[in-house]
Amino acid sequence: MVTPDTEGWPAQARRGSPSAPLLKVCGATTPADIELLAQAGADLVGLWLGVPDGHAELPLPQVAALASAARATGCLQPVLVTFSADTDFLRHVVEHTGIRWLQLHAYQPPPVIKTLHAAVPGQLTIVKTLHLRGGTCVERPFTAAYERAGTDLFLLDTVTDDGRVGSTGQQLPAPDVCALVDDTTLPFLLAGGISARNRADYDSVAGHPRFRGIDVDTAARDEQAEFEAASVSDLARAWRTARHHEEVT
Ligand SMILES: O=C(O)c1ccccc1N[C@@H]1O[C@H](COP(=O)(O)O)[C@@H](O)[C@H]1O
Repeated sequence: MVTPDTEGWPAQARRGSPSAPLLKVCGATTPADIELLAQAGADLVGLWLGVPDGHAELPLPQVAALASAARATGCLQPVLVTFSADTDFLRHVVEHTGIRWLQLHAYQPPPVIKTLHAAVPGQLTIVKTLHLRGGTCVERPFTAAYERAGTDLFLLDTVTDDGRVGSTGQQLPAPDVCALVDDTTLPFLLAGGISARNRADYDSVAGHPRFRGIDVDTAARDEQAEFEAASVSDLARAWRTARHHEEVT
């Protein structure tokens, strides 16, 4: 298992304050997306594989190419975002693409995490999404098992009333976030309708000692659902993420 505070952390975050939160932007599909996100101040970029019918789903060769392009920027770490629980498949993807961050965004059970760490020892940072609906975390009975399995970070995101996960654009109430993370011991990322404008709603979350950053889809895009550099750099500045001080475009 990688300790997220040090190894496996994007270089620019290690160079700055070790507690500087990270900005992850999800769903890149082209080299131009990678370039825009790197220029605009993102730290992590989500690449989708194993998200059936997802609007940013990519074939494996394209994931490998974009992961390589992200690393080549020197400031952007690729994250594989997946609903898959097939550990053989995920190990193959890791080996083929060189991606070291995995975001398990569905309801993959704890043994998936244990198996992946055993398959690629000491190299993976595994992010497990915890889904909240109406103040209740669907995975709450299993958070301790996820920790024992070697999860490196939790990611808190919304599940809608009709069961949709990912890119909901729906905010989580800060008290619900704090209550859940205080029942766990791991560092965490925050998702769910995060924008530059709603940073003020999350003082308690951003001030939490285990807060490690934000994960954004909707608010990083324009009305045509294309990434927008100004929105990404606004996010970096509003949330004072690791590269907010840079002259980002
Ligand atoms: O964006 C999606 O549709 C998606 C699909 C499958 C897995 C993850 C996905 N995105 C995640 O959605 C949240 C942020 O969404 P938003 O800012 O509320 O629109 C984030 O965790 C992304 O990784």
